[in-house]
Amino acid sequence: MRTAYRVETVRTAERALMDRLPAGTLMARAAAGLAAACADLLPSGRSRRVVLLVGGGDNGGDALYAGARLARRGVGVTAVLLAPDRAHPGGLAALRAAGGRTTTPDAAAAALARADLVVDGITGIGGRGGLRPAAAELARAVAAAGAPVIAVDLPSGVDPDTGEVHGDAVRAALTVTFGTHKPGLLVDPAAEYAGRVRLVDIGLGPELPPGPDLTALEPADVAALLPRPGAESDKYRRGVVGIAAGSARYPGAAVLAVGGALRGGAGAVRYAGPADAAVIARYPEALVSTGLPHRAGRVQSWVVGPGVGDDREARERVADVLDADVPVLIDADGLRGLDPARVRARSAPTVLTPHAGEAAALLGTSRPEVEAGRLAAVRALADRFGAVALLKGSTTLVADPAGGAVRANPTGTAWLATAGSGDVLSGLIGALLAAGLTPLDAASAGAYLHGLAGTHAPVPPMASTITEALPAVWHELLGEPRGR
Ligand SMILES: NC(=O)C1=CN([C@@H]2O[C@H](COP(=O)(O)OP(=O)(O)OC[C@H]3O[C@@H](n4cnc5c(N)ncnc54)[C@H](OP(=O)(O)O)[C@@H]3O)[C@@H](O)[C@H]2O)[C@@H](O)CC1
Ligand SMILES: Nc1ncnc2c1ncn2[C@@H]1O[C@H](COP(=O)(O)OP(=O)(O)O)[C@@H](O)[C@H]1O
Ligand SMILES: [K+]
Repeated sequence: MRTAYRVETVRTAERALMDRLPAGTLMARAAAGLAAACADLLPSGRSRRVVLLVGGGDNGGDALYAGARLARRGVGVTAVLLAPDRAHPGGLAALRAAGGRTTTPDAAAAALARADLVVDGITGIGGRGGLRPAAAELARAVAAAGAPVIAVDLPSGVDPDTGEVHGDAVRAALTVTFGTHKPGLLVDPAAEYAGRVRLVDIGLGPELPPGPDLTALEPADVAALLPRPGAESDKYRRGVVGIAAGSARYPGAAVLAVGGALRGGAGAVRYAGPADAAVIARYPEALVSTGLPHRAGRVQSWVVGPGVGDDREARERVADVLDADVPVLIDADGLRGLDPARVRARSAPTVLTPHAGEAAALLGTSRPEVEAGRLAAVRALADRFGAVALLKGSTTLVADPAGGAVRANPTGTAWLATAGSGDVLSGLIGALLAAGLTPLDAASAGAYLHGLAGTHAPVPPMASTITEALPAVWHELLGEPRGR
């Protein structure tokens, strides 16, 4: 599991560690890791030029010490000092002693134009509230120059704790972060500015508290969560999913959700609704009925909402499912006008899977506001509805109403933004709920599988090819021969 901690926690842990170590040790470790990452990215052979963007804090100090290491190896290093009187004195002395040069922001463009690599040390965890004008101008100059950028600890201009980006920020190919991930590195829009992320161990681990603020599942975590049938399994023990999706107008949503549930490893899928003919034509495995969901037979979870429409009949189906004493996933049309009190009053857990527009409607805010502040939005949803909230989009986030770390989904591609893709996800999570995973695990493992299937499906994927890619994803994660 990848873990991320907020700035306040990182600062406390760093202080505790620094108290036990000689002065400058942590920065030396950080700079060594940073210099190694720079060396990996620099072309070999010919004369190489690196430009350091240096702010007035320790983030700039890291850049200067790393620059000194590179200069000692024969790299041409120029430091652009944003605040010359406050640049880290030790770092500056080290750079100069190693033969590095310094310059001012007004001369930055010329240096950047010839750079093979730019090191962004403007701000790290001390940066707040969007870059100030001089720093923002430098960020724009870097973008215009086009050289690859390595961000020190964080791309300057992004909010470390929330992943929000206000105004200009530096766009990096790689971020070298120290001690632990910061939430902003794993949550869009900031995650997009960070590029790839490399974690440098500076010995902080033992000082960090057990409860991170954000986590991201890794393949082994997902493999451990995925249900596997055993000798004593039968279709009922593996979990039966009920799907109340689709309508005469939108039969496709039913087909896609049922497909997601079948490829989510359900023992059986019961479909209840008016799209029975379409479902059975595509999936003869499904058990179909046309009455209200509670008449469909026993299930261990329900998925309700995709393509049900918003007429009286649709509202009846949603209300019927909300009465069920099993975990329920509510998506799409099922989320329209959803009453938090009704969800809170349910006897079994609920999972909500809105995209940003649906989340905005549920929270009484706007879509851009949700997209700009995804972490706050997903926490607010979980809190308000007393439900596990999965916010879809560029970074899918999952929050538990009990609090604890939010999970950021590390898989996926923007190609997943295709009609019906969310219906597949809802069926998939429904199957994992029916198998007995906790709602938080079912939602985050489902998002992980779905994202990976999106990257495995032939380009451009469509919703049904995401479903078809799921077996290869299971196979890859479980590492077992097919069918075993
Ligand atoms: N502690 C440790 O053990 C270790 C820490 N390490 C490193 O230290 C970093 C933290 O250093 P830090 O605390 O000095 O803050 P930092 O990120 O350099 O930012 C402060 C500077 O930015 C400026 N500034 C702020 N906001 C701004 C804005 N919006 N727009 C423009 N400028 C802005 C601010 O200006 P001021 O507000 O003072 O005028 C000040 O000059 C951390 O990320 C890691 O890289 C590693 O060496 C490992 C060990
Ligand atoms: N920019 C993006 N990057 C990665 N994944 C995305 C992006 N936009 C949407 N997705 C994913 O695509 C799926 C779309 O689901 P949804 O919005 O419910 O579509 P639909 O209702 O048409 O099925 C979700 O899994 C979502 O996380
Ligand atoms: K930085």
